[in-house]
Amino acid sequence: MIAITGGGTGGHLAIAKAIKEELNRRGIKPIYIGSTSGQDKSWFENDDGFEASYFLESQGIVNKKGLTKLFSLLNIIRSAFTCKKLFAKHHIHAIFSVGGYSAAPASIGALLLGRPLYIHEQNAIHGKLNAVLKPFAKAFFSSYDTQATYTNYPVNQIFFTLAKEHHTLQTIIFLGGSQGAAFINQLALKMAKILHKDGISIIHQTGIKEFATIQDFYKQEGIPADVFAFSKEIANKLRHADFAISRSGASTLWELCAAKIPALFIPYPHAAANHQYFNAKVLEEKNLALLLEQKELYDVEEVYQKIKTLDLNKISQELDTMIQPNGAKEIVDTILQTLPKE
Ligand SMILES: CC(=O)N[C@H]1[C@@H](OP(=O)(O)OP(=O)(O)OC[C@H]2O[C@@H](n3ccc(=O)[nH]c3=O)[C@H](O)[C@@H]2O)O[C@H](CO)[C@@H](O)[C@@H]1O
Repeated sequence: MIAITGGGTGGHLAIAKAIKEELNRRGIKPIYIGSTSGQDKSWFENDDGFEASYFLESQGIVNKKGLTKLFSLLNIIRSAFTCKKLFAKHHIHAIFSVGGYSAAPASIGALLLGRPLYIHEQNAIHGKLNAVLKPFAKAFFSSYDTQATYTNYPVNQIFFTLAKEHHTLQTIIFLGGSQGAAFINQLALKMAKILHKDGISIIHQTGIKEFATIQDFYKQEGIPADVFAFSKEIANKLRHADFAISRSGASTLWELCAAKIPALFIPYPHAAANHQYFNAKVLEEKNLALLLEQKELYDVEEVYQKIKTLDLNKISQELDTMIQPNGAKEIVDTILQTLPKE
């Protein structure tokens, strides 16, 4: 039996979900251990694909100071002992972690019990917990790190079905990641008139916070645009796009690769260790994406000219080399092949 742990944000949880689904396809129902904080409960509280789901009161310790840090650490250790009991109850013999603070108790519990710990790192720069636990992991999966077990990023199959070559710039999609991004929203509004004048259609994911204001802007300016806060059917939005202007969260980045949609990435500058920048750098170094930091982005017309000079056809063809549609399968194969015999 396997336990999946970790979460906090959609980026981590999407991997947990992909691995759960791959295990389910093989007739295995894992258990899930997450946190009462963050989005873990809303994703997995009533998910039949898990034999059981547990939410512990784990919190991040990285940004805490003094006594609060000490209390959080003690809380994680206490929860790690709770995990030990859960592992015994469910006969767990391996733990798969997607990182984030909610992974801490079960990962430490795995080490306390001497159970193999498998880790998936989504980003080009390791998260704090993943970096600390890497030396103890049975396998550390990454799509960037050459010192790790290479795996294709586990992207939902639907994104591969969108793959086609893009020849001309007809529709741009603005993407802000799971929360939406104020900077990308502002950029979209600045570019809207120029794009509209050039006959380019706009799709714009705003995030919940700014949705109403942005929708009003397009209405008032008389610019037709497909504006939404968050779509559960994002693939159906991407289907119409020839180009994306996007944050470089790991899932979005690899989904765009799978769909062969060329992009300008504008990393979220406050992400831990600026990891979104390094995610996008991997593509930029291969001339497969534009990468601009927020601080470089003041002349909207110049940005638009840069986009127009890209060879979309060539980039979309070459994006094909970046990812194959079997990431979750590769990870589960490795786990099952390296599990100690019961
Ligand atoms: C601010 C921050 O630190 N963000 C991190 C967070 O990203 P975050 O969870 O925001 O972003 P990701 O790009 O990894 O994932 C967003 C997910 O939401 C989906 N989506 C988005 C919009 C929409 O309307 N509908 C929809 O379904 C996307 O298809 C994607 O699957 O975790 C990622 C994985 O560790 C990191 O790479 C990001 O840097």
